[in-house]
Amino acid sequence: MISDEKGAPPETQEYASPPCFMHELSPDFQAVQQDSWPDVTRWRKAERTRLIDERLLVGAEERTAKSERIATALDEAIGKVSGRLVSVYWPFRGEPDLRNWAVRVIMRGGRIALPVVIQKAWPLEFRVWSPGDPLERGVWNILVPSHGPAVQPDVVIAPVVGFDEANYRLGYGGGFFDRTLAAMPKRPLVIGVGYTGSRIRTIYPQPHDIPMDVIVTDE
Ligand SMILES: Nc1nc2c(c(=O)[nH]1)N(C=O)[C@@H](CNc1ccc(C(=O)N[C@@H](CCC(=O)O)C(=O)O)cc1)CN2
Ligand SMILES: Nc1ncnc2c1ncn2[C@@H]1O[C@H](COP(=O)(O)OP(=O)(O)OP(=O)(O)O)[C@@H](O)[C@H]1O
Repeated sequence: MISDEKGAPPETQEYASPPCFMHELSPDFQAVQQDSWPDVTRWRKAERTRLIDERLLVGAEERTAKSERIATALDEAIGKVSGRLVSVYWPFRGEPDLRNWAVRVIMRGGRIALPVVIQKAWPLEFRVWSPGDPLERGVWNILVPSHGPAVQPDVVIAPVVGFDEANYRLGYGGGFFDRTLAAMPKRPLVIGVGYTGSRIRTIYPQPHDIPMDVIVTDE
């Protein structure tokens, strides 16, 4: 597990900061690094394909074992779940399977939510789910709870395609988690989960990328 090194409890940190007007005072001021976005986009696309293909080579048994190790490390990262709302995900494309862990969270007095894609280029919504609640296929055929109001999780678990040394997450390229976190009124504890093999040196973070508080892996 890579822990947060920023010091302050993640749930009390804020995203919002005032816009930077330095460029108006000094015309040659460059607020962000100069990796060009088209280059980064192309690189990310290739990197996603490589990492997903590699992940799909992991056999079912090994995936189960790795998922259980991630579940144990998640308990350590989150601590008490009683009374908290934790967003997990319905796994696809070889993602760690945390569904058994989610059921254990409910048995320990927590609640589970799942993300719902409302439309492309739009923040995700979260809906509460318990075993037995009906699921339906949403956008990209992902199973999502059929009914229920949108809720605000206390803890958001985001599966990673890749992650880097600064806790930045590479996802499937929809920008969903970044948009969702940027729009949330109160910052949740944000945990990226993935396999050790998904570690990369950098994702070339861009201004819209929001780092995870913690990345939890199987090692
Ligand atoms: N299990 C799970 N559920 C999740 C996520 C996740 O990462 N894992 N999400 C986390 O965000 C959201 C779904 N995000 C997704 C983003 C892109 C694609 C996808 O297949 N995209 C196409 C390209 C589409 C395009 O570029 O227009 C593709 O890869 O072929 C799928 C899911 C919500 N639910
Ligand atoms: N807060 C935001 N507001 C507007 N656009 C955003 C925001 N966050 C991300 N985007 C856009 O979403 C697109 C995809 O971003 P990125 O490559 O970071 O996706 P990702 O984090 O890998 O995907 P996902 O979160 O869906 O798994 C980019 O074009 C980016 O500019």
